[in-house]
Amino acid sequence: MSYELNEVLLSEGVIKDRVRELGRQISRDYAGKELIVIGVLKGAVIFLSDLVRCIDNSVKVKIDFLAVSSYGASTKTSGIVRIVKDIDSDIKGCEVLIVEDIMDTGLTLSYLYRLMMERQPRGLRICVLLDKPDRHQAEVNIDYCGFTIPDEFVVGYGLDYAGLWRNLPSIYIVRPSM
Ligand SMILES: O=P(O)(O)OC[C@H]1O[C@H](OP(=O)(O)OP(=O)(O)O)[C@H](O)[C@@H]1O
Ligand code: HPA
Repeated sequence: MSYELNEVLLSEGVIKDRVRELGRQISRDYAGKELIVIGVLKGAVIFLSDLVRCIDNSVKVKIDFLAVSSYGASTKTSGIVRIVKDIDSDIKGCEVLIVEDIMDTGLTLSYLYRLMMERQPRGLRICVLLDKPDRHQAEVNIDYCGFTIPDEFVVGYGLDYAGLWRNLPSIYIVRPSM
């Protein structure tokens, strides 16, 4: 089955405003502290790079990345979350913020939350750009959420279908082509 781009769900401007608000909120919450921001590759890379530039220098920010994969070239999760690359930092005793592009079934974030908690950070929070509550299969507490979205497969602003469309500055719905 092939998929095609449909309507814009979130425009570039709407995303920019919301990311700025999230950055302000995170700056207030972590003022005076050091914070390790962990981006989940590849989907979160664009969101993370905009978000960290909206966190002011009252917070001492460090950035690390891990990579997971569960969707491959499909719009359905395989249900198996695979760590492709782990973080380089030792997070024991540190304030940590996981930054993700989307919580869909929640399988990725619930797995990552448990994995990171085993490493005994001082605090662990989660920031997602998009949340699709209708699709949750696993629950995990989201501390910072950009937008709640309907049950549609979306691409753009880092999100892909089969590796494509991550570069689009807005977020679009994709559907099977007729
Ligand atoms: O809540 P879930 O159903 O687990 O889905 C969310 C995850 O799926 C996507 O990752 P993907 O495996 O496609 O890798 P990618 O980030 O490299 O696109 C997305 O970036 C999230 O990490
Ligand atoms: O809607 C989505 N778009 C892109 N990647 C995803 N991974 C989970 N859900 C999605």
